[in-house]
Amino acid sequence: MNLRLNSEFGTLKAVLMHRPGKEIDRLTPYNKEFLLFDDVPYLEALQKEHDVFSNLIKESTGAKVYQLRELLIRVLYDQEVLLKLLQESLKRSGMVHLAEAILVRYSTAECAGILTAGLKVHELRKKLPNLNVGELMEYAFVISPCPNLYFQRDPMALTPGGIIFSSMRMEGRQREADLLRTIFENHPDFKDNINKLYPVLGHDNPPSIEGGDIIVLSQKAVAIGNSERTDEKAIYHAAKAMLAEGTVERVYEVHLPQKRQFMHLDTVFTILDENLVLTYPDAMNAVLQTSLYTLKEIKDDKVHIKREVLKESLLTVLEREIPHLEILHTAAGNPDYAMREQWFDGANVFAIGPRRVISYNRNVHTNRALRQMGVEVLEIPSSELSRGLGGPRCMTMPISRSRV
Ligand SMILES: NC(=O)NCCC[C@H](N)C(=O)O
Repeated sequence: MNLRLNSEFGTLKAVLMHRPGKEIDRLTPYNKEFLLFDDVPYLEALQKEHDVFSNLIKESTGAKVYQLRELLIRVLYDQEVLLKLLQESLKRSGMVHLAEAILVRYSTAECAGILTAGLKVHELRKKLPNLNVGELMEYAFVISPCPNLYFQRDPMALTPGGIIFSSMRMEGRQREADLLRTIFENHPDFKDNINKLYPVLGHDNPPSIEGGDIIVLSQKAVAIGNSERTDEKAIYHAAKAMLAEGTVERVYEVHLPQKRQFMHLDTVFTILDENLVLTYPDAMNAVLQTSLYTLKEIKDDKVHIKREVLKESLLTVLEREIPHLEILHTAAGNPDYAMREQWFDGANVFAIGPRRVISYNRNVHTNRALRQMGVEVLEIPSSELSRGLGGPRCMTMPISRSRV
């Protein structure tokens, strides 16, 4: 499998998803903000909605839907891999020394559960009665949970030149990137097909970048949001790696307002066909600063890139990159409905093929506008899924699409 993508809309052939599990039940009214949720979802209902979503993808495209849990268990059979991941996961609580004791007392599948749903002191005590955790309270996490794991878009990204493994900004999500990197670097379906672009070798604590900020405009151009989650330095290094690789020739840095509803570039726009973009009204003009990275030269193995600040809107950039561009506004541009539907990721539909999208059923005005434009819209229930503030694109990590 060639782990590169040259479009956002080529017919889907394989996608990675995560069926939400016990990690969701770790959310409480007191930790939900830290864990980046706007509410406390009802797990069973959330799972049902997610199952509708993954089944719809299978039925409508025939694509292979990989489940993160299965991939994780497969790579954790390697005890060295498991030990390393447990050690990394225990760092935040200062309990790295417990890694081996956990490894020998829990099965591989249980370890996969712990690594996604977290582990509390009192739970571990059942297996280790003499556990000494110093100052940690009984209900504290020894390993923190990953309730945002069903937003598979963010811990990595595939580009025309290779893979970017995220370095996630918010503490509540940082472990997710370790899980994904471990899977892709060790699973037999993927490990020999990786061209890793980021993090750059030698970065211990890489600047933050998240998959939701990375949008493939074409085989030769990629846009990256400079946002609440992705910073300038990370964009510079990712752009340098992509330009050095040679497939991508232009990387655009797009400045976003630092607001929760615009947390990633894919909350602002998505690409549905070679000439059709869905966007929140005005976002295209409101983006005041865009920079363009291009390759200057490669001399004596050193890569030199150029950054130009463009005094143009995102719209102008897209018009240059996408010939005969048509723009469709969420809720057909009605400001009241667009605002409401933006909160529930109206622009964040998942393209499963050219002009074929999966969208939340609650975004009725946007779905109507899409249909009027000739787009096939498949709807999924969204009462619980939307409580984490991410849409269908956010919940999917396409790993193979037909080339366009
Ligand atoms: N690409 C996206 O916009 N992902 C949505 C992530 C939602 C998650 N609760 C977060 O705040 O990170």
